[in-house]
Amino acid sequence: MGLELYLDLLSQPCRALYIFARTNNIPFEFKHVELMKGERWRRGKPPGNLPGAPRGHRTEEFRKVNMLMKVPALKDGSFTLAESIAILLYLARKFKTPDHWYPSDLQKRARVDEYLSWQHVNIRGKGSKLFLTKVLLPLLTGQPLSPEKLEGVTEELNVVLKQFEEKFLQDKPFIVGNEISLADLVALVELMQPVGAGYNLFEERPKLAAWRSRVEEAVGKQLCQEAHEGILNAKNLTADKIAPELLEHFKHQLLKQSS
Ligand SMILES: N[C@@H](CCC(=O)N[C@@H](CS)C(=O)NCC(=O)O)C(=O)O
Repeated sequence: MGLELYLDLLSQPCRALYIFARTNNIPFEFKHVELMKGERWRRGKPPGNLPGAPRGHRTEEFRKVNMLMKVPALKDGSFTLAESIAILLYLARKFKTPDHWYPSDLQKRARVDEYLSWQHVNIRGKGSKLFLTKVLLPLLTGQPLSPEKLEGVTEELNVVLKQFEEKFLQDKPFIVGNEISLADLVALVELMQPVGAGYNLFEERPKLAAWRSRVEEAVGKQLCQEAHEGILNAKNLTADKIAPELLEHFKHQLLKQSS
């Protein structure tokens, strides 16, 4: 059995893996796990029970691949792996991808590690919060989002964007220097999440916009577009597209975040 990647491209870490595998010609089977389907399958009522139709992430079947029931996940023969960063590194090592992705140079590699360690609760945390608040909160409450709430989450994101520019990007073409690394790819997919919610953070940030173009060029603009098509349509999401128990899950998450 070949390499399988369990993905939903609405998810930022899944897009990082997808782009990384495709741009490096890593052969894999795309196993579509549909986040918005939630637990419907576990209750035995999949909408349109077609063979090969994508399944939700809370099924017993997916639990066998990742007991945390989160995407992305990898299966390579009988070996399974969760966590996008671990999976990216596994693929980089197994397929010996070009050195610039995860440089063998001690200090360059440390720069990649530094960004990957920082980004999780900062760029990812604040970008996801804006996305969930702007796209999902109005669906959960049936009320338009209050300008104060939106301003609050946008401000939190703006703080980390400034840190990203000043500490990590500085005046370099890429985070590590002249070549793209895993850090840039992970950063790009996360920054596209707020864009999918309608906050085009690149508009007033020329340095970030130029960096985005370089990253897209390095991996292929068309591939980037394809990977981001779903999230760039997320603004049009309606409550009936999301499993009720997932809406409930998100509600708790959002309430926790704002407390
Ligand atoms: N730290 C994990 C995060 C994985 C994660 O949170 N995945 C989200 C999608 S972006 C998910 O599967 N959420 C489903 C859930 O929490 O029920 C990684 O980097 O892979």
